[in-house]
Amino acid sequence: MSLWEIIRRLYPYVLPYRRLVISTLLLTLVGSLAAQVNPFVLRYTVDTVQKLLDTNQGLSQGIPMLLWVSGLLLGKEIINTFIQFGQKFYGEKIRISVSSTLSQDAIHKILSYQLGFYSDSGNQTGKLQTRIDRGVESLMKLVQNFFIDILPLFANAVVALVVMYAANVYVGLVATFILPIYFWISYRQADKLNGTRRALRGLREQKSQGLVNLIDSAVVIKSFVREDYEEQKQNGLQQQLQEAQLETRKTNFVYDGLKTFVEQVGVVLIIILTAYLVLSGQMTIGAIMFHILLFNNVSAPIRQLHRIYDEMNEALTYSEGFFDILDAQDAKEKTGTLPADHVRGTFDICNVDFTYPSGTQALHDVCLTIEEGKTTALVGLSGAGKSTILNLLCKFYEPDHGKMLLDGQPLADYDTHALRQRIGLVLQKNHIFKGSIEENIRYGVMDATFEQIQAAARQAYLHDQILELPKGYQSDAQQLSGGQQQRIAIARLFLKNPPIIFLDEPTASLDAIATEQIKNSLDAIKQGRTVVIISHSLAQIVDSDCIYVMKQGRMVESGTHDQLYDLRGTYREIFDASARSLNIEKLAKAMVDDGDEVEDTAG
Ligand SMILES: Nc1ncnc2c1ncn2[C@@H]1O[C@H](COP(=O)(O)OP(=O)(O)OP(=O)(O)O)[C@@H](O)[C@H]1O
Repeated sequence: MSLWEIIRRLYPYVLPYRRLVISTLLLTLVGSLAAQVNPFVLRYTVDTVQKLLDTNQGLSQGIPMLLWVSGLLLGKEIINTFIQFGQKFYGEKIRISVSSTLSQDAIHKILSYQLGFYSDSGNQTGKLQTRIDRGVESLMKLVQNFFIDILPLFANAVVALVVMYAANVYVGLVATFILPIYFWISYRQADKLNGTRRALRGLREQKSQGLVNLIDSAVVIKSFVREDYEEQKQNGLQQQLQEAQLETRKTNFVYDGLKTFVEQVGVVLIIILTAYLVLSGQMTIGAIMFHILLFNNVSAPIRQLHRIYDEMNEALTYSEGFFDILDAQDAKEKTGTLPADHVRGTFDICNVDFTYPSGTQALHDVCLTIEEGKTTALVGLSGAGKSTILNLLCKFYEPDHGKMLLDGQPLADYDTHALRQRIGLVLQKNHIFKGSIEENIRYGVMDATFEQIQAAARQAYLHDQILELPKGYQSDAQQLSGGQQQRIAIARLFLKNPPIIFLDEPTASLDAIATEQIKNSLDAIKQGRTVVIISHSLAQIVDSDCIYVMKQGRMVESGTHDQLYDLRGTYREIFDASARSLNIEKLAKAMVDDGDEVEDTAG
């Protein structure tokens, strides 16, 4: 990304603050004029003192001049303090305002993207965070640099150079001669640093993602005693980071040394030239101080140039990743305009193929019908593509090919948000937000009353357990057990009360008693609604109206439990394996024995 491109992208963000920008520019102009006062005053002072000495006049004649000069310098410094305060304050105000708009824009965009965007390898949690943080930070440094450093310093430099030319063309030429050399060295330095910066960026992203992963996988790492292995992995990354950082520093030191040398050559040339002009009577002695101070004003931005360049390059490197996030238009969730307020939930899926952004084709030529008001079950081994079907029905992803209809209309034509308002989704592992139990259940309906929240918790068989907690509904929801968290998700569903329900292993983390309780609650809520259930526990699905069996992304069988059982195909295979894994014969025998005992006692 070029500097021009960055300016073009930042323009709309800075535009609302144009008054502040104009005020800052005006202050900069006044400030750069004020900065030239010192050389003039010093030249005047030196020349006047020289004259007084030449004419043998004493201190009494010099004091009024010194008082006048001191007053002038003091007045100028007071004005300068106000100018600098205004310049820095307005510059900061612009920076802070633009930075919060940029961050907010990134959040807005990310929330509007499809799920595929998050699973992209470049956008995993840690990496995305680094890209946003670093991007905003470096762009803001650029804005800050521009208003607080670049603009005032360069304005000073240009005014000082004009004054130098006005004083003496040759002195002006010496300063002009030094500048391109300095710029060229800075350019070479920036060029050299560009590659290492990109490598640094990649390594930093990997490192922060590595840290996020470490925290997420702490239990697995500890249970397998893999601390050393993980530490070594991080250490390798740290080593590479260290080498890249050292390389950057080395390059900086070499080029900084060169630049200081060139600047000093400039100072020496100015002194020699001015001294020659003074000695040959073309200038007064005050001109030596005058020119050195002016050259100082010209070289001040040059001294800062490497830092400005550094930060500018950082902005160039990191802003690219940041604007890529803002520009991911392809990732934007698509929506139609068809209202979904009255959808009943008849889904017709025909010849659907689907491939995840990672390249895994999860569905091949899939056809199925989900009837409104009925319960449809999806069965199959792990990785068969069951959850993927739910992902498509919720419009989290779009199919590659094939037809997907809802109540006879293309699913794509529906207003996505309105459609999701009509769907309740309970997953195997549900996200629990940081916050209280009440807040987490309220996520189902944001303006629900506390009584409604309690009623939903009761239906999810969670209410009594919540009351036993010291803080009741205000307890930290993330501290709950896996099964309790699952019931929070189910309570959210009860609160939302949608006409279409998708259940993906809804009782996976529940104990047997809770499973039975929840099954009863779900059976009650299922009445008259369209339900799609995925479960490895056949007990959950045997009484479904229709069961679809999937194998390696294909739909292989469909029918009721009895039909599929008699078919002796994949469903029967899964059923028999389930029965064996449950040791159903022994369980049945135990139940029969228990029945005999009961009969004996009764007899
Ligand atoms: N976000 C994703 N990105 C890439 N590939 C994915 C993603 N989610 C699933 N897959 C792949 O798609 C295929 C189908 O996965 P899916 O989750 O639909 O299976 P499933 O039948 O629901 O399995 P399970 O019963 O284990 O939940 C698998 O090969 C899986 O690796």
